[in-house]
Formats: sequence, structure tokens, C-alpha cells
Amino acid sequence: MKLLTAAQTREADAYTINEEGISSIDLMERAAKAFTCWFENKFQPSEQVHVFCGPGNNGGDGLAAARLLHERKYSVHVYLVGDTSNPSEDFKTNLERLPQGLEPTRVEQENSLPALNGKACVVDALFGTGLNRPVTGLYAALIRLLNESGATVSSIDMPSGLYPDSQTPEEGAIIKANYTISFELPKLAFLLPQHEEYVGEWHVVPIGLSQQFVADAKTNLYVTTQSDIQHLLKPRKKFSHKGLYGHALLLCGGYGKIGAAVLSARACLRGGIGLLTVQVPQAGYTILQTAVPEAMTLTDKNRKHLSELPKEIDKYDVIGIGPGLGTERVTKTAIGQLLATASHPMVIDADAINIIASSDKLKMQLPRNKVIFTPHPKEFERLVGKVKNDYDRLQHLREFCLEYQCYVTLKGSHTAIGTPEGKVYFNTTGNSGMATGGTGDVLTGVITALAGQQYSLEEACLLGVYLHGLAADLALHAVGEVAMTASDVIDFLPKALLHLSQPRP
Ligand SMILES: NC(=O)C1=CN([C@@H]2O[C@H](COP(=O)(O)OP(=O)(O)OC[C@H]3O[C@@H](n4cnc5c(N)ncnc54)[C@H](OP(=O)(O)O)[C@@H]3O)[C@@H](O)[C@H]2O)[C@@H](O)CC1
Ligand SMILES: Nc1ncnc2c1ncn2[C@@H]1O[C@H](COP(=O)(O)OP(=O)(O)O)[C@@H](O)[C@H]1O
Ligand SMILES: [K+]
Repeated sequence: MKLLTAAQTREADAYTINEEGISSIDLMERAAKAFTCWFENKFQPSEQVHVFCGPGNNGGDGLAAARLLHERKYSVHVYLVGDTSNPSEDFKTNLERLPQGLEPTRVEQENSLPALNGKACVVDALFGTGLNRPVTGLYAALIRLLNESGATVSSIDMPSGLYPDSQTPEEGAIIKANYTISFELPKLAFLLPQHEEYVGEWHVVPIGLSQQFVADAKTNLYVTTQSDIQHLLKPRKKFSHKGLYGHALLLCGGYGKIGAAVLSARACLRGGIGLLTVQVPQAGYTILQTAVPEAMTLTDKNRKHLSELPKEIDKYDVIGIGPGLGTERVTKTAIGQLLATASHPMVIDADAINIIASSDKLKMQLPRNKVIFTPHPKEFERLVGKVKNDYDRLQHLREFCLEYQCYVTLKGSHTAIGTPEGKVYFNTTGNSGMATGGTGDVLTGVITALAGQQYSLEEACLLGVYLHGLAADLALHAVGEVAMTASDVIDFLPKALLHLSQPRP
């Protein structure tokens, strides 16, 4: 699914109105209905609902929603905030449509702000995608009041004050919504960790914007949904054999961290690899052979650390390297040899990232269009330097992928996958149960498995990250967030694959 900017969203609204024969006011009614429908499923009519409307079409949505909620027997209070003397046409129409008994209260000065308690149920319709400067003055005072009140806030389209696709200036006040209900497509701001406290739980509701416009819109930002991912999955052939599903080499594990190799290896097998060889330091031999009998095990001449490459390296289809390796000098030398000689697709994680990040020479040796990096944000900063905020991080992600012609899955709640063409895909599966040691090692195994099975590197990233998060989402029902371990994520990879291979509804 594409992510559009606020400017493109406005164009999509206008295109839908001009080309698809729907009037602007009817499109607003659809938006208000979609919001109200979500609201009704969340809150009981016994709630007193306070709807705060700003001067633009977001305020217009608020007025229409207030009317619809009133019709559905909610006890509604409407506030017109600030200077609403010169409103948009649709705002005006919806103001006129307010029924008797729903007379709005005007809030024009800071000393006339309403008193709200922590039990209040608030609809925030101050500003949406038309925000064009930081929120200050009366609006900021109201936003502070709402944020401090402890009220439950549901924002229409955007948390008011938050810029939809660029850094909000520091001086601007922003609503801290519990819920954000956005129209048709999510906004970039929702996907960035720095906005968690403003956006809250977000949902996208359809309002029938022109699909033609969306299909033609130019963007390099995407959100991966199940229907985007599902068609990537390749069915197996009846007469196939293990030789057709790739032979992966994992270079993982060091003394005290052989478990990382076990996790990556088990995940790689669950990801469908045909054959798997794992090279571990001598200390890991028995552990690996016992814990993962399906994998062939090679041992390094070094007892504790990776120090050499296996012979006949050309026979492997893909190499996954990094989890649990450590950053010993001998390991650094081995990684130098790998980058100098191997032309395989490579999945590079954890300490292998740290080692490459610490050496410009190694960075220069990276083969083009062959490498997938899977850093968490700290490892990413080691690669690209300190970043200022989430937008800056995204910019660095694009630049790094372009410069090194590589893929990067920048891990997080919405893992961002950068490609050598400058595209970024945000993942939508996963949960905070995954915030536990070893889940990254699992991802390395899964992506390595997919890259070994003739998925393109882009497909391996998209599918691997989605499946990994989906496995954790399915594990959630069985074990919950707190108790979830990396092994649980592996155990639910089969269910995730089955889930994805069901026919689309
Ligand atoms: N048909 C459609 O288009 C549909 C649109 N839809 C809805 O419309 C929303 C977009 O509406 P919008 O474009 O009117 O912008 P909106 O977010 O209400 O803000 C603009 C107003 O705020 C003002 N203003 C801005 N910044 C300010 C600040 N910092 N401090 C103070 N004032 C500030 C600005 O005033 P001005 O800049 O002129 O002073 C202007 O009056 C969208 O999010 C969705 O909810 C849906 O109904 C679907 C159909
Ligand atoms: N709050 C969260 N929501 C969704 N996914 C998460 C969350 N926290 C962590 N993850 C996922 O868990 C994995 C953690 O990887 P990483 O930090 O490398 O762990 P480790 O190094 O312990 O293996 C990543 O895939 C990340 O996207
Ligand atoms: K809003």
C-alpha cells in the first residue's frame, strides 16, 4: 500500500470530487460516518462526548461527527475553537446542519477553556492535514489542557498539531491522542517511534478515495499489508527436492552466544531452506548438533570465535552472518576475507554490522546489490552516524541504501526496509513481545532462508520481516507479550506461513 503525503492526500480528495462525481460535502459525510462507525464500536452511548472543532475541514468532520453521534443518542458537546468566522464551505454547511439541542460553545479566549475531568471522552477535530504552521496560542493552551486532563482522546485524521510527513517544530503543541482514526491511508508520522505518545493506537478507515489517483500517485514510501505480501509466497512443486530450495551457510555464534546460532539456524529451517550448514567455533559443535540436528555443522579452528571461512564457499546459495559473533580481531579478518571473495547474497546482522561499520575499508568492499543489512537502531547509527530524529534516520536509510546499493531492514515497531532504488517499505506486523533478546537472530535466519530460495533480495526482506512479525502476532494469543521469547517466534513461523498461504478473503 502506498503512503501519500498530506499534499497528495488533498489532491486525492480533489480528484475524487472532480472525477468521481461525489460532492465535497458528501465526501466529508463519508469521512464523518467512517469515524462515527469506529467510535460506536469503541465507546458506549452513555459517554458524554466533547467534540473540539477547528476552523477548517477537520473541524467540519468534527461537526458532522457530532451530529451523527447525537443521532445515535450520545450526549454531545460541541466547541468551536478560535476564529471560525471565515470557515470552509463544508464547515459552514455542517454547522448549519447541527440540530437543535446541539448548540456549539464558542471558545475564543484562553480564559474560556472548558473544565474537563479525566473521565471525559474527547473528539479532537482541531486540525488535520491542512495544518500549515506550529500550533501556538489559544489552540496550544487547549491542547495542553486536554493532554493534562487525562481525558480519552480520539483524533480525527491526525492528532492535531502533528505534522503529517515532516518534523513538527519544537514550539508546536501536539495532542496526545489515545486513538487516531485516519482516512483511507495512514500518514508517515504514524509509523515513526518518536510519535507514539501523540498518535496512540491508529486505525485507517476507508472513505472511497479514487483508486485511480492512488494507483497513479508517485511515491517511494509504502506500507506492507497482507495482500501485498501474500502473493509473494511461492508454492512448492510436487516433484521438488531439497536441492531446489537453496543451501544456506550461517556464520553465527561465539563463546557464550552459541544460542544466537541455534536461533538463527532453527528459524532458517522454519523459513524453508533446503539445506543448512552452520559454521560455529569449536565450543559450539555439540550444542548445535544437539539443538538443531537438521543442520550440518562445521567448526572453526578457533575455539571461541569465527576466524576463518569454510572451504568450498561457492557451493552455498546464500550466507547469513552476524548473530552472536563478537568483534574479535580474527573475526574482523574473516569478514574482510568474506567481503573480498564471496559474491553470494548476504544477510549481515549484529556484530558483523558492528565490524563493517567500524571500517571504511570493509564498507568499500561491500558487493553491490548483494547485501541485506538487518540493524536495530543502534547498529544503524554505527553504520551511518548519529541521527537527529526519525525523519533524519529515514533520510540516512535512503542515502545508505543508494550509496552502497544494498537493502537495509531497519528494525523497530514498524521495521523500515530500504532498497537500492530509494524506496522504503514499512512493516505492519509484530508487537512489543518481540522486545526480547534473540528475536533479531530469528529474523536473520528467516531472511537468509528466503534469499536462499530464489526470492529476490527485496522479496526476502519484505516477506521475511512480515512473516517474523506475523509469527509473533500469532504467538501473542498463546503466550502473551510479557512471556514471549525468540523461540516462541520460531515456533509460530509455521502458523504464520500457513496463515499467509490461505486464499485471500
Ligand atoms: N473534501 C475534503 O477535502 C476532505 C477533507 N477531510 C478532512 O479535512 C481535513 C483537511 O482539511 P483542511 O485542508 O481544511 O485543513 P485543516 O486540517 O482543517 O486545517 C486548516 C485550517 O486550520 C488553519 N490552521 C492551520 N494550521 C494552523 C495553526 N497552526 N494554527 C491555527 N490555525 C491553523 C487554517 O487556517 P489559515 O492557515 O487559513 O489561517 C485552516 O483554517 C482532513 O484532515 C480531513 O479531516 C475529510 O472530510 C475528507 C474529505
Ligand atoms: N515493540 C516492538 N514491536 C514490534 N516489533 C518489535 C518491537 N521490539 C522489537 N521488535 C522486533 O524484534 C526484533 C529485535 O531485534 P534485535 O534488536 O536485533 O534483537 P536481538 O539482537 O536480541 O536478536 C526486530 O525484528 C524488531 O523489529
Ligand atoms: K484532528
